[in-house]
Amino acid sequence: MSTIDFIESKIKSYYPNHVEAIMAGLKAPKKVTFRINTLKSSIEAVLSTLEKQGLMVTPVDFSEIAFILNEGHEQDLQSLDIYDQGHIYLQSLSSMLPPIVLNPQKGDILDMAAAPGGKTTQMAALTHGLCTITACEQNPIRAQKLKYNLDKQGATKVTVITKDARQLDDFFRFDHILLDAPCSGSGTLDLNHEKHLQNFTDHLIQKSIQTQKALILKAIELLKPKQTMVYSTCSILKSENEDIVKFALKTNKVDIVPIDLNIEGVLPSDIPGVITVMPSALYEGFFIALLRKK
Ligand SMILES: C[S@@+](CC[C@H](N)C(=O)[O-])C[C@H]1O[C@@H](n2cnc3c(N)ncnc32)[C@H](O)[C@@H]1O
Repeated sequence: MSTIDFIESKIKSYYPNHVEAIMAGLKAPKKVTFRINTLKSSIEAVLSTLEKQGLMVTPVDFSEIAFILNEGHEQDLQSLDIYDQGHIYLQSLSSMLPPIVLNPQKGDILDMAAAPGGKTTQMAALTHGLCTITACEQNPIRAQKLKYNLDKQGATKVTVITKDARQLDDFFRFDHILLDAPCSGSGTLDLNHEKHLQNFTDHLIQKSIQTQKALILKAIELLKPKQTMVYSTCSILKSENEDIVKFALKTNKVDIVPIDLNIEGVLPSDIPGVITVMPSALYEGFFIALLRKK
């Protein structure tokens, strides 16, 4: 079976009525999207710079700092001084959703699987430095990239821990936890480049599931009672999404909090209140669940 056939069979098993739409979404060339970093600049200043460069953008409903580049490529933004200075951060729209759903206001945040730091820096900007953030990353090379991005984006109140989050000390307690879990990446596959798909195997999916289960149990332990955590993946496979949330609910230590966010193009779910974003030209396939500890 070719990798594309394997992907299609997986999608068919979970979304028999959406196979064509999902496959088309995974093939669609992605729009360039970015976030304005309010730790370093302002919306007005960045929009004015872009306009002077002839780069037209469209705002996004769910966040005033998120924009779509109307025409052009990532390099058009990467070649600008405001990119080098960390005033903008290239980020997929789907990837901006978990911090928005978590909506931390004050206290201590744990970002359990943090590199390269798109969501860590977003949370630093969203909280205007009012929260302390602990960013954990297992892979030392990716942890370096995380530190580089934190520095570039001016996210100063972040402590990086280079460690397997499963080994975090149970003594810690956090007010907000983001578990943006390692996953198969099934929502971000580019079906136009078959040779880049070779890593997408059943072995990867099974390995991801084992890690996701261990990480979500750890997150539940580290979360303070009555506080919330987000579980997210860039996968659209229910075995890495709903099944992991059901596994967490079975501990009887957390409840689902329905997500109040209007996103066009979502896939049906058997858990009310979670969101599975359908892959498209604008969005990567993504899963988000909000949980509250009892
Ligand atoms: C989906 S990526 C995170 C993306 C990141 N949240 C962002 O927005 O930029 C998952 C990350 O988890 C890391 N990871 C995998 N297993 C881990 C573990 N057991 N503990 C901590 N980090 C882990 C991977 O190296 C990878 O960098």
